[in-house]
Amino acid sequence: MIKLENFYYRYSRNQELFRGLNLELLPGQIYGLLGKNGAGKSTLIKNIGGILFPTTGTCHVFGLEPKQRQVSFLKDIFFIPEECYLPNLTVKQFIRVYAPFYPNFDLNQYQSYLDAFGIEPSRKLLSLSFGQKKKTLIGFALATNTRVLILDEPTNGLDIPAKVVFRNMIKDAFKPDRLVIISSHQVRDLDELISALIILDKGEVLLHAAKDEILKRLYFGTSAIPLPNSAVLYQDKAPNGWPYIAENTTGKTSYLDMELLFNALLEHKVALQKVFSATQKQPEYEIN
Ligand SMILES: Nc1ncnc2c1ncn2[C@@H]1O[C@H](COP(=O)(O)OP(=O)(O)OP(=O)(O)O)[C@@H](O)[C@H]1O
Repeated sequence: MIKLENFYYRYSRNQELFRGLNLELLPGQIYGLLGKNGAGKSTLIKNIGGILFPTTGTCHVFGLEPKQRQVSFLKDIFFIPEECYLPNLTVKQFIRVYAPFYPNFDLNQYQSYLDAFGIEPSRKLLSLSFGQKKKTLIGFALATNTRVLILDEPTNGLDIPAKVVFRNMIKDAFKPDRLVIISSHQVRDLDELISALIILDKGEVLLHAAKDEILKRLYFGTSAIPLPNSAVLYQDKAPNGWPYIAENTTGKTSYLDMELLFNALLEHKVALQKVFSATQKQPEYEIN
């Protein structure tokens, strides 16, 4: 559904961010996109969304080039950037102007999202708080029923109850022919939501794997005392003991600690990637 081949991107001549990236994203997945500040997450998703264009190499979405901005591409993708700039319209007027661009837009669905978030359709967009604007756009994005949905830091600014509503909305609206990319630093907000993970560092993909595959390969546990380094791939001190990652040799399923995995990959990239080397190039996916 999304394919980047030999993808290079640079903002200036001496700052090459992506250097020959190859990445294929499949329908039926909710991808969590993680990376430190400046890793290239926004740049990558802006290229997918047709806001930035590859320096060289290609980026295709549904077999189309986002940079061509064809109607068949635009009607089937919705991108919510981290910073949203909204027009001086009421929610109702916004729907009237923008919904016609999306043939599968469902007004009843949007009304139910607005109700769930407690937003009145008569409200002026510019009078809404940052979090309320986000809620209004997230609801609109889901109601467009586009095949590709890209959300950059969607839970930033959402209050605690809204984060729960958000997770449920994404899960309920998701269909096997769709693909969602959520770029976020709020890893706890992605728990129970994502089905695959992409971890970026300096324009390089450190990990691209389905959640099931990660848990098949790795075991996440917590020990009361530090374990010998030979027994674990990574461990760290936490208030409740020593969370660790080990190779999953027993086949038991553990709870994926994305924060721990992220830190482990940044510190012990080679050891972790070795465990995945058989699946890194061709991730195995299970469609729920
Ligand atoms: N418009 C721009 N002009 C020049 N350099 C840029 C521009 N936008 C981003 N960069 C640089 O490109 C690199 C990647 O930025 P990007 O915004 O893609 O990272 P990110 O992973 O989304 O970061 P964050 O988590 O902080 O949002 C950074 O070094 C950043 O300084």
